[in-house]
Order: sequence, then C-alpha cells, then structure tokens
Amino acid sequence: MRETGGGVWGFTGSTMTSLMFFWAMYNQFFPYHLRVLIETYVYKLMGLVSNSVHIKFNEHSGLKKSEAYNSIRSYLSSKSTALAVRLKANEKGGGKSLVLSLDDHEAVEDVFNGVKVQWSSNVSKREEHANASGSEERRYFTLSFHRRNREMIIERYLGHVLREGRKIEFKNRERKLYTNNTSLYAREGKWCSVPFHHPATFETLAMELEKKERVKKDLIKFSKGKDYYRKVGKPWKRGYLLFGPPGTGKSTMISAMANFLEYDVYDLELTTVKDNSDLKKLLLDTKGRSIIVIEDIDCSLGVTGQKRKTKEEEEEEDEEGKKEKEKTFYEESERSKVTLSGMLNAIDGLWSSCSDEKIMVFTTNFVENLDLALIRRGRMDNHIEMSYCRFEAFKVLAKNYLEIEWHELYGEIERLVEEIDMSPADVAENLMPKSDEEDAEICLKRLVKSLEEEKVNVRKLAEEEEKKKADQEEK
Ligand SMILES: Nc1ncnc2c1ncn2[C@@H]1O[C@H](COP(=O)(O)OP(=O)(O)OP(=O)(O)O)[C@@H](O)[C@H]1O
Ligand SMILES: [Mg+2]
Repeated sequence: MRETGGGVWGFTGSTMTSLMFFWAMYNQFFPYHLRVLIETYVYKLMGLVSNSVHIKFNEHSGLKKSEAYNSIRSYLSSKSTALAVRLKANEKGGGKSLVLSLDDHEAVEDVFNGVKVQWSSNVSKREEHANASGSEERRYFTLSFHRRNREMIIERYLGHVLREGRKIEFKNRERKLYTNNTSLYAREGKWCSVPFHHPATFETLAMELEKKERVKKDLIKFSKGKDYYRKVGKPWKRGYLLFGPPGTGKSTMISAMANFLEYDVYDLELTTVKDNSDLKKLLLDTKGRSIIVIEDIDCSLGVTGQKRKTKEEEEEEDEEGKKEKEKTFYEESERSKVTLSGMLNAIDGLWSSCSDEKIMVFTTNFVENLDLALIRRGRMDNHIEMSYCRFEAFKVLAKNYLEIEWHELYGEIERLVEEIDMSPADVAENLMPKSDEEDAEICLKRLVKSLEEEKVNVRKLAEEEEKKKADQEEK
C-alpha cells in the first residue's frame, strides 16, 4: 500500500495545489443542487470511458452512524499511518493517546491477493439539509478498482477489510465499566458507563500458580471458542462462580479477567433492579465481549427457600416452602421484586437469545448459602475458590509491593502462612511501605508480627471454645 496523495497520478506539487484550489472554489461557489447535477453527469461520463468500479461508503446510514464506515476508517488508519502524507489525529481515552486516520481528500492504495485498489477519503458540503449528526459535512470513503476484479473485491476483499477494521476498532476502543446503580449515575433500568482503568492483571494476582494458569487457559479457550460453541450447539457464554472469604481477591480477579480478555465490565447491582422484566431488559442490553458481574450474590439470597438444604430440611419442605422460591431476593429492599426464578430465566433467556461472547461472574463469601439451581454447571460452569494467602500467593504480593524475589525471612513466613489463615488483602496491607523510610525488611517483619499475633488469637479462641464446650457438657 502506498500513499497516492499526488505522486501516483504523476502531478507536480504546483498542479496539485491548483487542483485543490479549484476544488475549494468549486465547493465554495457552486450551489449544492448544481454540484449534484454536475457530479452525476461527470460520473456517468467517467463510467462510459473508464474501466474502474467505484463503491461509496457513507459515514451515516439513515439516522445511525455506519458501522462499515467506522471499520473501514480503522482499517485504513492502520495502513495509512505508515504511508499517507496527510493524516488526521483523534483523541482517545480522554486525550491520553491519539489515533491517526486518513485526512479528508487523501487517498491510499491497498493490495489484496496481488490486486491493487484505491481508497479515497472524501467530504462534501451539504447546505440544503444537515445530516443525521446535525453537521453539514457529508463524509464518505470511495473504493476504486478495475472492473475485472469486481467479483473478488466484493466477495472477499470487502469482508477482509470489515473484519480487520473491527479487530482494530476493538483494540483501540476505550474499555468501559457499566453500572445500573441508580443512586450513582444511571437512569432507572439503564446502564451508565465510566472508563474502565483497573490495573489488576493475572501477573499481580496472588493465588496458586497452577490455579491461575488453569483460569487463564479456560478464558483463552472460551474467547477463541466461537466455532466450537457453534459446532456443539451451545450459546457462546461461560459462567464463573468466585467464592471465598472477604479480601481474597474475588473482585480483583474479575478486573484481571477483564484486562486479560480486553472485555468491558457490567456491574449489575440487583438491589436497584425493579423487577424480573427489568432484569431481563438490562441483561439483554449488554454488549458482547463483556463480563457481567453480580457481586456478593449470597447477600441477595436472604430467603430460606433458596438456600442449599440438608436432607432433613428437604424432607420438611412443604408446599409453602416451595413458594418461598418466588419471594424476592431483597426482602429488606422494598423496591426490588426480582425473584430467583426470574433471575434464572433472565440468565437462560439472555444466553439463548444472543450468542455473543459473554461471561457472567457471581461472587460470594458463602457458597453454601446459594441455591443449587443458580450455580449448577451450564449456568456457572467454572467454580473457583479464592483462598487465604499461602506461600505462593505471598511471593507474588512481595514481588508486587516490595519488588523482591527472596529474603532471609521467607522461611519463617512460609511456615506461618501455611499455618495461619490470613487474607491476601491483609498480607498486602502489611507489605505496603507506610513511609519512604520503610524498606522491605521492615514490612516483612511487620507481616511476621501480624501472623504471630493472629496465631495467638486463633489459639485463644480455640481454647475458649473448648472451655465453653466442657462447661456445657458438665451442666
Ligand atoms: N489474590 C489477591 N491478589 C492480589 N491482591 C489482592 C488479592 N486479594 C486481595 N487483594 C488486595 O486486597 C484488596 C481487596 O481485595 P478484593 O476486593 O479483590 O477482595 P474480595 O475477595 O472481592 O473481598 P470481598 O469478599 O470483601 O468483596 C484488593 O484491592 C487488593 O489490593
Ligand atoms: Mg469483592
């Protein structure tokens, strides 16, 4: 692909300047309807004498922005940054970086399977009516090629351009965190988004390496599984249940997953969902390549009928007990009328009605409180336990917070963390230097002290428990 702003046509710089001057004058002084008439006849004349085929791609199709136009722009931007002389710079991520694209009235050549095509970026003024965006400028790309290649270009090249363009668009887009929390910013029953910039990655996530690798492999398999899911007749979705005590990294893991796959995140706050039908609408209103998260789902399941039951409890369950399942998730919340069955329907309805790549994640501190129907495989396919900080996880945290791989205190710390249950959040807090004077040794010693104190506390509690038991037995 090479730049054809002037050289390809064999024009000298001054001829080019004259042509551009002529073009500007033409746009300035000829009324719109006259230009349309002239252009129609010029095109017709050119069609009679030329072997070229031209396809026009408008920026707007009807009231909407054309997705094809956007994909073509992204495709051409990847080509033209290296070759075009005149580029346009657009801000991305609130001005943090720039995306370059082909400037107006600029053209570039592309080669596909040995066939040359030319793309030009055009803009014309339209005084009569403003277009859908309210602007009076009408932008479009024109693809020109020899008529003998018509079939190949239309059937293969265009598909290639749109596919590649979409990939680039996806990479360049600003990722988003959506919320339906009305008390924050969203309108009731609607998503509202902010830029998603969480720094967590799998490298900084503290957990057993083997488990971490398993999760990563699972995610890669899922994201590349479009054809596989189609082959086996399954909607392209996957559910994850993250469970474990507070501060073990469940929320951090979600951010790491989103960063790893470059997905958007939808944080679904069930308490603000009015009823089952609103829940369904919200879920259907989510885009593909996203993670839909319901945090602390155990807190939403205060209804006894929804808990996992023992055998005796199951036997005791009468008709009334069964009806409990239809009770709202949020008895304490007067607004939400979302029920368990509504939730199950929304999840299944969502998955079966749109096959975009979507991941749903539930987190809970008390997995035993959840209804089996909610977390059965097929709904929540992968159950991941986030556990207390053991030595492998500690090493990751020490690397993150202190930038060290080894220290003479490691032996003692290994013995302690394997014995004492301390969450990665608490370990991380101990490892974080509190001032510039604190070095790695001070932080590690603080951790050792904390772990030993915890050990004493645990022993004391166990002794008290035993004493209580003994007292009760005596009575
Ligand atoms: N496994 C981990 N790896 C790295 N950092 C962690 C991990 N677990 C916790 N942390 C640190 O502790 C903080 C709290 O962790 P996080 O919010 O992910 O825990 P959680 O399991 O979601 O807790 P909760 O059950 O209370 O929601 C995080 O901001 C992070 O800094
Ligand atoms: Mg959390």
